[in-house]
Amino acid sequence: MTSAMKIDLGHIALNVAESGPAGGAPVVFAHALGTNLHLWDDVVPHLPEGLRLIRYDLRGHGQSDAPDGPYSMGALVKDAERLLDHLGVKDAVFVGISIGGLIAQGLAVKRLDQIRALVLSNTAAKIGTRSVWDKRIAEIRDKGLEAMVAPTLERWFAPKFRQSDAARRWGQSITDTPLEGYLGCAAAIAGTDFYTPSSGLRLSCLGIAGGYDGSTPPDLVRETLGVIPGSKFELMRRSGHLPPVDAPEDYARLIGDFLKEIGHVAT
Ligand SMILES: O=C(O)CC1=CCC(=O)O1
Repeated sequence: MTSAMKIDLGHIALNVAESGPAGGAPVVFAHALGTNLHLWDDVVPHLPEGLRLIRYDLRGHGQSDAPDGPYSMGALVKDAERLLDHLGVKDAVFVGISIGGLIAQGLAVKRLDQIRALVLSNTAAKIGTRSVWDKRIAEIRDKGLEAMVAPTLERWFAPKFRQSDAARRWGQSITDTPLEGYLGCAAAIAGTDFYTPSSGLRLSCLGIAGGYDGSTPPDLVRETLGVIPGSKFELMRRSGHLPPVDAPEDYARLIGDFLKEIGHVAT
């Protein structure tokens, strides 16, 4: 059973969905830009039983508050930190995809007591360049989020999957995202380079990349995992930027195997 509620953290209220036993080993999920916590809906049923699964909408996304931007990565990391403190979570495995993976790295650097291991999915220590993001922000201010749908679906999904209902639904999630939330998070990504802090991380880490990912291609994900000693890397050859959507069972299996390997869940 899943319970969903908006949690007031004082500085912001975030929408959170929890499933699994309250006493289970915690796994926290942070989604990608222009999506929401439902990104994980088809993954959750395929994960091992007994885990406490916590999904949340990033600030400016889904049902969470969308304060005026621009946001900083520090603010997004603080949101996650306060949320885990509020929920009494320590030693979690944090699964972050894309911007969620940046938040995962920032939180592990800041609060290693909260994080036991990371799954860095379709992400990097630095995603794009400031000029690329500034250009995207200017285009959205000019033409609206609608203008982002077609180019984003090309980066997100392999050509065949782009024709699916799921791809259309996730295209809709871009325009459903509050404008200030999307732009605020885009500004946070533009200002983030975690290569130096992430190279100091010493924890179990699984990297996942998609062969058709046009946003964070496999070599970029591999490069980031390369700065974290001992990390593992898995390539999902037929997936794009959002394997929780285009291959949820395979994606859940990779995460489940990793959780077993590190002893976060019984084998
Ligand atoms: O919109 C994209 O290109 C994909 C993306 C980059 C960061 C993120 O969270 O999504």
